[in-house]
Amino acid sequence: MCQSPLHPFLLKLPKCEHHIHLEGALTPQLVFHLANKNAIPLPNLPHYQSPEALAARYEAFDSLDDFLNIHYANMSVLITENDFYELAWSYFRAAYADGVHHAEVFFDPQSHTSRSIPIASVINGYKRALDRAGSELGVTSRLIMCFLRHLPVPSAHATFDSATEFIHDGTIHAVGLDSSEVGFPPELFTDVFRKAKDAGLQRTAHGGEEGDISYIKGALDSLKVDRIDHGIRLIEDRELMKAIAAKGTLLTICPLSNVYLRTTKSIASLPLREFLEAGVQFSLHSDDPAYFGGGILNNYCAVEEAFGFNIDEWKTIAIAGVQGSWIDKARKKALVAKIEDVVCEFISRD
Ligand SMILES: Nc1ncnc2[nH]cnc12
Ligand SMILES: [Zn+2]
Repeated sequence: MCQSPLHPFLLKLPKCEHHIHLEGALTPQLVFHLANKNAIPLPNLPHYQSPEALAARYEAFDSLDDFLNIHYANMSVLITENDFYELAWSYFRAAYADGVHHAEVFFDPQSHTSRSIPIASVINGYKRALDRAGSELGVTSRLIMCFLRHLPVPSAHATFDSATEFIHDGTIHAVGLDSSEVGFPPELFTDVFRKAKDAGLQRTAHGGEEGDISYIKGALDSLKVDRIDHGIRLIEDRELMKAIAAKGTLLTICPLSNVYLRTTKSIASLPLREFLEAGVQFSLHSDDPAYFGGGILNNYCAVEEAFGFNIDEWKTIAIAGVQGSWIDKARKKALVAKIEDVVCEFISRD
């Protein structure tokens, strides 16, 4: 729990999650449990001697790729449909406890199909958890299928084609683009994103995390994305910042992830005040909660401790998250009303 007097408010504030990789919710404990259950040997390295040693290794990430190497190695323990279900359900329970009302969650099919896991096992397992989150917790959700940018482009096309059934029945709502950024420009994926647009899917892409401003521009111009995941390097181009503010494109920022992966020196160095003042819409997220110091609430608290935002500023951030969500007008209206209720309740206490 953070020390801020706003902690109870931040906990209650209704949140929309837009940037969480379900595979990034795989905790060290679950890695060891599933490795044991599925008889998967873990790498013979010092940090795989225990869950505690693995967690300690996460404190020493020095780049996005350093993290991704371990992230992909850990995923090798996910085998059955039920493994994917358990993983996603554990995320939804934690998100609900953090005050999440709506979650748009990423998954990386290629990390599994490349190990001969059928895509249907992955998607059906995740879908069961999404359905349960809706019926038991009242948390609405969307599933976003990401392409791994470090793999050859034809693999992205094959993945898209293999998911046709789940695109047509509405299980997959959107596509995204993740993994190593620098050296894998968004323009490579123009055709597969065009196919996604033609199939009626929403689009987002990681950009401006480690990569420079060209990765944000390319995602907007070539991939026709509605959102940018991370986008913190937008601060380097004031003209583009103005254009993005005018268009209302949402940045899904992950403060603790940026510190863990050394894409920022500290939370206080993130350009959040500049974005707020320029009218750039952004929301705050966990990225990979099992790796980067916890879930969405920890990110809200870390930002509050660094910036001391007031209640009005938090209301602006929470409402930006609702407006940038891929939900209908009625759901948006209901979520904004919930935010206003919590704000009123907290203000009238003083
Ligand atoms: N922060 C991140 N950037 C790119 N790809 C990712 N996959 C999981 N986390 C990621
Ligand atoms: Zn991410």
